[in-house]
Amino acid sequence: MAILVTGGAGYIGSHCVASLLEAGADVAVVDDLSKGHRAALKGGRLYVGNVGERTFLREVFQKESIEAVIHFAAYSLVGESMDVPERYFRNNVTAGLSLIETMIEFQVPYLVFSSTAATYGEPEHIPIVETDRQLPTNPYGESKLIVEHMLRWCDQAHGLKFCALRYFNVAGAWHDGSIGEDHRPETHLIPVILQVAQGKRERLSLYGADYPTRDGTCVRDYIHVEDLIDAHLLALDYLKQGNPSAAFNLGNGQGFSNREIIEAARKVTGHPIPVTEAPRRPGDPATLIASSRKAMEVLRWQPKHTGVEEIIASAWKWHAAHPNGYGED
Ligand SMILES: NC(=O)c1ccc[n+]([C@@H]2O[C@H](COP(=O)([O-])OP(=O)(O)OC[C@H]3O[C@@H](n4cnc5c(N)ncnc54)[C@H](O)[C@@H]3O)[C@@H](O)[C@H]2O)c1
Ligand SMILES: O=c1ccn([C@@H]2O[C@H](COP(=O)(O)OP(=O)(O)O[C@H]3O[C@H](CO)[C@@H](O)[C@H](O)[C@H]3O)[C@@H](O)[C@H]2O)c(=O)[nH]1
Repeated sequence: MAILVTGGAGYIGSHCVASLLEAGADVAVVDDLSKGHRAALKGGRLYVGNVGERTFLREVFQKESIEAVIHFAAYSLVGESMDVPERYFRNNVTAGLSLIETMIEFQVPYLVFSSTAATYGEPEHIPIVETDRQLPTNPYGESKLIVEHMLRWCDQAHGLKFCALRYFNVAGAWHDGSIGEDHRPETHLIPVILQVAQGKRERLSLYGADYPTRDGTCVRDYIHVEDLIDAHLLALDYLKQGNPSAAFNLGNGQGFSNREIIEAARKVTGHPIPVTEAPRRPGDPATLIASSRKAMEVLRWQPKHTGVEEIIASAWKWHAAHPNGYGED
């Protein structure tokens, strides 16, 4: 039986494929390569196509004997989602529904879903717990929340069991530096800073210095991609053991301001990282910090790379070894 990884050629998905292969799993991947890279795949059978196309997806489910799906395929840029929300509803909600329908049709019982801290919007309190109000401040978060809701109803009607894993800010790379983050264009804070350190950008635009935080810049909770993936494997086991559907936050429980991340990156890279203060980026909440206690207690998840300098150093190892990312592909 195979595990199907959608979006497996992307940043987080490729780390999941690598971990599953290391664990001895049989892996099939669906990715339309709109954002991903063939070279990011350490193995598995790749089907190039769009999760939103039912005919294509049915063919994959007919060829493969799939026991569970880990669904990463989505668009995930907060800023872009504010400008073109329809793109997010099409690719995240409609394509998500196509996957859910296909799973129901082929009676595949387990789904691990990439959800996000962005489903909470401006938090009611810090740290955020899973039962807190979910009121997204951007269409990206809304699109993920809609999928969570669809899953809840489809569980009730069809017994489709799922874990919605609400990631906070994911960073870092595979331990040997062989795979890592290569988004085009890159918009995430840590890789953008590292591109400045590499000399690929002159300076960092710091979006907003007037937030109600300790130094005026947004505060985020960074989680290492390998720790994040550990939680996916544990979530799969949890579902296979017959447990009920559930949502879990995945973060380190510690907030770092954008300025603190820049300072940490200066230390790690030895580069001055010039910064220009720029207006706020629409849709950004001021502070997002997770309580991941539930994942620790229920899934017995324990993050191993909790230091922010360690996380940045891990990303830097990949960037320094791959100045052009995955190159042309
Ligand atoms: N990076 C983060 O900090 C973060 C935080 C919270 C949640 N997430 C979620 O994690 C998941 C993975 O994020 P990532 O950073 O690896 O993104 P990514 O863009 O690197 O990977 C997504 C992959 O999915 C593929 N894809 C997109 N739409 C598709 C479709 N309709 N059909 C087939 N393939 C499709 C892309 O080609 C890409 O390879 C996303 O669902 C994202 O919303 C990411
Ligand atoms: O060039 C840049 C890039 C980012 N930022 C700021 O850095 C912070 C972090 O931004 P980014 O790295 O883009 O992450 P988020 O917007 O926090 O979103 C990430 O983290 C969310 C969960 O917290 C996920 O839902 C998203 O998928 C994922 O992209 C924000 O304040 C940005 O405004 C800058 O100031 N300059």
